[in-house]
Amino acid sequence: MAEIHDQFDTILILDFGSQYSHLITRRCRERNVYAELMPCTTLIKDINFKPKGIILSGSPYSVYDKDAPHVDPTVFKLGIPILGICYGLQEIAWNLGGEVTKCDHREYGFAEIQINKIGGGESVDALFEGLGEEMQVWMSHGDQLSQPPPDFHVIGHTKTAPYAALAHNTKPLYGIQFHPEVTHSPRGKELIAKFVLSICKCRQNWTMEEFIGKEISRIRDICGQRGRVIGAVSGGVDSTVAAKLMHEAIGDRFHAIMVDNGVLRLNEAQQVNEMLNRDLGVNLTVVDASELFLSRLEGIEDPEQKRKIIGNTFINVFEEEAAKIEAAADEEAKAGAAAKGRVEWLLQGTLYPDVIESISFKGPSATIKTHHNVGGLLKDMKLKLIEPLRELFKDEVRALGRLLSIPVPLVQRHPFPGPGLAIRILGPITRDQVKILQHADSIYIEEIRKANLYDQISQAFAVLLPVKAVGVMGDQRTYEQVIALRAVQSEDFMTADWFVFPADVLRRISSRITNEVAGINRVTYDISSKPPATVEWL
Ligand SMILES: Nc1ncnc2c1ncn2[C@@H]1O[C@H](COP(=O)(O)OP(=O)(O)OP(=O)(O)O)[C@@H](O)[C@H]1O
Ligand SMILES: O=c1[nH]c(=O)c2[nH+]cn([C@@H]3O[C@H](COP(=O)(O)O)[C@@H](O)[C@H]3O)c2[nH]1
Ligand SMILES: NC(=O)CC[C@H](N)C(=O)O
Ligand SMILES: [Mg+2]
Repeated sequence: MAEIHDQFDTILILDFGSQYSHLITRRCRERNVYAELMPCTTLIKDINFKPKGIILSGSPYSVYDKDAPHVDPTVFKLGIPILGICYGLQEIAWNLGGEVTKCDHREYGFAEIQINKIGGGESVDALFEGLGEEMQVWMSHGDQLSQPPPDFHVIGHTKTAPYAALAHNTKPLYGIQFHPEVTHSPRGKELIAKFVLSICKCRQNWTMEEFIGKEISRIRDICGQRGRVIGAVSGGVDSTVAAKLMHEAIGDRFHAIMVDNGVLRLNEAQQVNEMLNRDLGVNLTVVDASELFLSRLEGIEDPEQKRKIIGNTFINVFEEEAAKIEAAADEEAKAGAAAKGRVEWLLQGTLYPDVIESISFKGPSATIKTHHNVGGLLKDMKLKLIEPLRELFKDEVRALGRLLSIPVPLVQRHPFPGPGLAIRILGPITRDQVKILQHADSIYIEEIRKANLYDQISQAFAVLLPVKAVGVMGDQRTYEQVIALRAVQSEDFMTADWFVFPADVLRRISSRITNEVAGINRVTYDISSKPPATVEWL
């Protein structure tokens, strides 16, 4: 089965556990070159495609540590261009006979790199061509080269790092001490482009236009002439784009299922149903399982328990639906209709960040919270997985959505977590509490849209607190619950900052919520960034 790296020129990024490894991938893709991340311990013989170039990432380790990770040394014999970044540079030196030592002072933050002229002439190395004589860059290291490996020459230096950038005399091997992948290195993007385009000579064909056609034929190959697919669809961007792609590929052999778990936003099930069936022509069934979910959630306050109950109940509902689809097809066949293919596949909207997390060289990070659709899903499931968005970042998924003619408001939707309002009601969940939150949340989002702020915010929602506060309304004492408002800006939701609202918008929202939502007499605004907080409250 053809994979993406067989179809597009690919840059392989070997991850040594840096916080920024995924950013290197993004910088390549932004230049329309496909890039894929693999753990640094991957053996070259196990890589079943030929990358056009390799980038070695940074790392929290020091190359001379006893347990430091090292690259398969055959990588240097492949004859393809290699760029080492920070630890990557140190790793090249460590492998090829240079020396790395601890510096006197850790260097963290901005630095000026001077670009060296080559061979006494006016020209600079191809890696720095057109980038000027000096460049502001961002550093984060405690080690540096004290001796470059033989047959390398210096192509850039800083006040404190005489070997801040190196190139091999005859082979396409490069190393830089700074981090071009972070936005604090303003011309870093151009440098990565130089490596990927001028040195590796990659074609710039990684576009969603190219991807669509190739992916649709790949899905058709996988599913064969008759295979059928079911998919959980939430009305969120990822599952909608995946569903539309599936529909383009195999039409009615794809069955989308949305579960009303009783903790959706106001009118969500109905809106998603209309959008998918009417606007996108996708065959969607809404299953009302709100009773089942709410009864299982009764009296539960612990966040992890809420998440687990919801995750498991999703699977139960889902398996039941798959069985129903099969039974219906069997009935039709008995009545003389042409036999239908089996439901062999389960569509998942997995994105690249989920994959990166699971292949990260550092191994799985500490569990902060269990996202409902990760883990557990497949233990004794007969369905095989199909994940068309597995290699894509969220912005790529959005671009794909636009190309598939998914309406813009849907493509730009803020993410909404599968456990829904259950993780935004901080106390026990009851139908009444759900109603209060749905109402407050819909006012909040409506006012954000009216103020034309929706697209400036990455995610906004209301949270219902289990505490009561005293207020006064029409000369009467009130003793009611509190709503907290959350709005964040974020690139990838790994980190986030709170959104600065114009005061009049907040005033309007607060006034409407306290006036219109029975049971609420107070509204607060959450001014915590992630970290130390998270986006959701539970
Ligand atoms: N109410 C639901 N009914 C059916 N499937 C759901 C529901 N909620 C979540 N899912 C499934 O869980 C997956 C993960 O949810 P997640 O919120 O991460 O993605 P999304 O809803 O597709 O997109 P977004 O992140 O933009 O909300 C979805 O892609 C979908 O397959
Ligand atoms: O589908 C989901 N299932 C979940 O269980 C879940 N938990 C958090 N989120 C979303 O993930 C992003 C980061 O949220 P946190 O900072 O709270 O982890 C935010 O966009 C959250 O809305 C979830 N999405
Ligand atoms: N950012 C990095 O790759 C750091 C590499 C190594 N740990 C150092 O301190 O120099
Ligand atoms: Mg969602």
